Amino acid sequence: MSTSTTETRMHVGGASPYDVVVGHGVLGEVAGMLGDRPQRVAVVHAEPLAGIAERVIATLGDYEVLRIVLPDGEIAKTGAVAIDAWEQLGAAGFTRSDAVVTVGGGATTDMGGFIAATWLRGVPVVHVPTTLLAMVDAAVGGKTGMNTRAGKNLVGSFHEPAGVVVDLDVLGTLAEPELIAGLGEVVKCGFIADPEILALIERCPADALEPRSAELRELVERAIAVKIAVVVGDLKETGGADGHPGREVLNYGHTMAHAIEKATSYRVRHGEAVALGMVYVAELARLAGRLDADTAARHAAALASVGLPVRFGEVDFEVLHDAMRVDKKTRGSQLRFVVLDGLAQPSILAGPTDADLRAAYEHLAGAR
Ligand SMILES: NC(=O)c1ccc[n+]([C@@H]2O[C@H](COP(=O)([O-])OP(=O)(O)OC[C@H]3O[C@@H](n4cnc5c(N)ncnc54)[C@H](O)[C@@H]3O)[C@@H](O)[C@H]2O)c1
Ligand SMILES: O=C(O)C(=O)C[C@@H](O)[C@H](O)[C@H](O)COP(=O)(O)O
Ligand SMILES: [Zn+2]
Repeated sequence: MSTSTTETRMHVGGASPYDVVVGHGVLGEVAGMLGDRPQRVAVVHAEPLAGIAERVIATLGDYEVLRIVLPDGEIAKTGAVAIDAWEQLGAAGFTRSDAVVTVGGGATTDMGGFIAATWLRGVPVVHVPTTLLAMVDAAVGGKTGMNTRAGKNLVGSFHEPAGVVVDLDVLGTLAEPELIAGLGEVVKCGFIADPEILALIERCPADALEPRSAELRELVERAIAVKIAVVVGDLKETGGADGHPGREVLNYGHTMAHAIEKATSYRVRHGEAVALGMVYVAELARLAGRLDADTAARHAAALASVGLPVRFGEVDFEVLHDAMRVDKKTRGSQLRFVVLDGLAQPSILAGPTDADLRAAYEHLAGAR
């Protein structure tokens, strides 16, 4: 195990190109990503991240800084929180030449990104993700959003950041269950696009759980590379070419995951729910004759090896089925799932039978 001192700069092309910088001790990169010198910088964070936010602010020099403190975690993703933040920006006279910096996990980058996307119809935002999950997924690609009573992420917009600063040092204070949850999205990238991710984890799961390991850094960079390749090809999720699902592929496991999150009032972490959702959809694909049994079984084995949950049966299937109907991939009354036809061969399964949907849940619940 070693810690490289070199930073990695990953470029995200497209109409609004930006860089994702990955390394140790790279918080100082934020100022250079803010574009033409803004007068004010709104630093959006939750209370537990005040210390890291302070370290970011210290790198900004003499900018006028406005701190916007959000509730911690998923409860930040509401309309009421957005309105409160808009009022604070209004009171500060925040203009289009000012900028937002988010410091936090995916809930903060989603909500801070949404605030930046909507204030004056869009001001620049730089994300400083502080959880593994936000580093490999939420901070990259421009999806922002919040929840409503009907479900998860039902309101939002695509608003690409001006830059993303991934300082692996901040993972030092992250609780292990949060690190493990982030690995759910990393494993997802392994199954949909980069099997070397799975090989790395399977070789030594303990290294993946070590914040300063070279292995975790490689996993982070590989997962970000998968995300960049997908969003550059299909930023607004309008569809891919040659049968590839396009950006929807990043929703692998998410149809059931979002249903579980909603049904458990977000007690199950997003990354944990994604792990459960992938076990579910792998079995669904197997039952539909799309995926071989070994690759389906590999899901639970890889996920469990790093401590992710692979069994869930505490909610009635009907409740989850109803929640899945409001998924953004649904068309009319037809549920659509991202499935694998083989390792790293994603496609769409539209309208699976009720019997298969139910049987896959019995599998997830450990009943078959
Ligand atoms: N926009 C996207 O593309 C995208 C992608 C994936 C997930 N998401 C969203 O991200 C959210 C989940 O993000 P998450 O898993 O980061 O959870 P989170 O943002 O709720 O953070 C989890 C917890 O970690 C704490 N924390 C964060 N950084 C820390 C640090 N360095 N040290 C100590 N504690 C720290 C937070 O205070 C919080 O309590 C969900 O809302 C999900 O929908 C969005
Ligand atoms: O970036 C994407 O696109 C994703 O789907 C990444 C997912 O990991 C993430 O959870 C996303 O927020 C889910 O998107 P949604 O459109 O289903 O809300
Ligand atoms: Zn996700």
